[in-house]
Amino acid sequence: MNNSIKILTSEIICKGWHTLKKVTFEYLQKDGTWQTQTREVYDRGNGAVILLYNKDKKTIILTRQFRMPTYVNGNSTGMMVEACAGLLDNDNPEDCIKRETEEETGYKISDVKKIFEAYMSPGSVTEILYFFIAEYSQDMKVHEGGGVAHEQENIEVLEMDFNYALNRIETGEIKDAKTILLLQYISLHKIL
Ligand SMILES: Nc1nc2c(ncn2[C@@H]2O[C@H](COP(=O)(O)OP(=O)(O)O[C@H]3O[C@H](CO)[C@@H](O)[C@H](O)[C@@H]3O)[C@@H](O)[C@H]2O)c(=O)[nH]1
Ligand SMILES: [Mg+2]
Repeated sequence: MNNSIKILTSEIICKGWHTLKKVTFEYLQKDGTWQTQTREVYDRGNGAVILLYNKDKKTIILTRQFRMPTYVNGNSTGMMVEACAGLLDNDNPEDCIKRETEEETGYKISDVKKIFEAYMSPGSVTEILYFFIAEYSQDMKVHEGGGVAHEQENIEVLEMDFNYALNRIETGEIKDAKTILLLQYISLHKIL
C-alpha cells in the first residue's frame, strides 16, 4: 500500500494472448500536490526460470529457441540461448519450474533451490520472475525435451561447458537477462 498513489481507472486497451492495460492514477508530489499520470502496463503473468548444473562435468543445460520480439529488434536470427523457463499458469513457482524443466529439457528433477526473484522490465511489464538452480545428472534424463509440440515451442536442448557459457556473455552470444543473472550467480557463489 502506497498512500502517495491513488489508482483512478484501469482500462484494458488490448486483450490478445496477454493483456495490455492503461492505468490512470494520481501521484502525490513532494510539494504536496497531486499529479495525474497514465502508464501502459502489460500483464503476461509471472514466470519461473532455472539453471541446471552438473558439478562433475562443470556443465549446464540451456535451451535455444526462436523469439519473435528479439527478431523485430536487432537479433538477426531471432534465436536466443536461454535457461529453461516458463510462465506459471496456475502453478506455484516450484511446481511450474519442475514441469517446464521436464517439458523443455527432458530432465526430471525433484530438488530445486530458489535463489531470488526479480521484476524483469518494471517500467512496462508486470511480470515477476522466480529464479531457481538445480543439479542434474544423466540418470534424470527421461526424454529428449524440446517443449510441448502443440505450443509450437521447437526448443533445442544444449549441454554446455560452464566457463564457455560465461564467456558467451562477453561475446554477445548470450543476451538473455535471466540467463546472464543465473550464470553470474553460479560464478559468484563458486558453485562450478
Ligand atoms: N500463439 C501464441 N503463443 C504465444 C504468444 N506469446 C507466447 N506464446 C507461446 O506461449 C508459450 C509459453 O511458453 P513458456 O515456456 O511457458 O514461457 P516462455 O515464453 O518460455 O517464458 C519464459 O521466458 C520469457 C522470456 O524471457 C519470460 O518472460 C518468462 O517469464 C519465462 O521466463 C511459448 O510457446 C510461446 O511461444 C502469442 O502471442 N501467441
Ligand atoms: Mg519456455
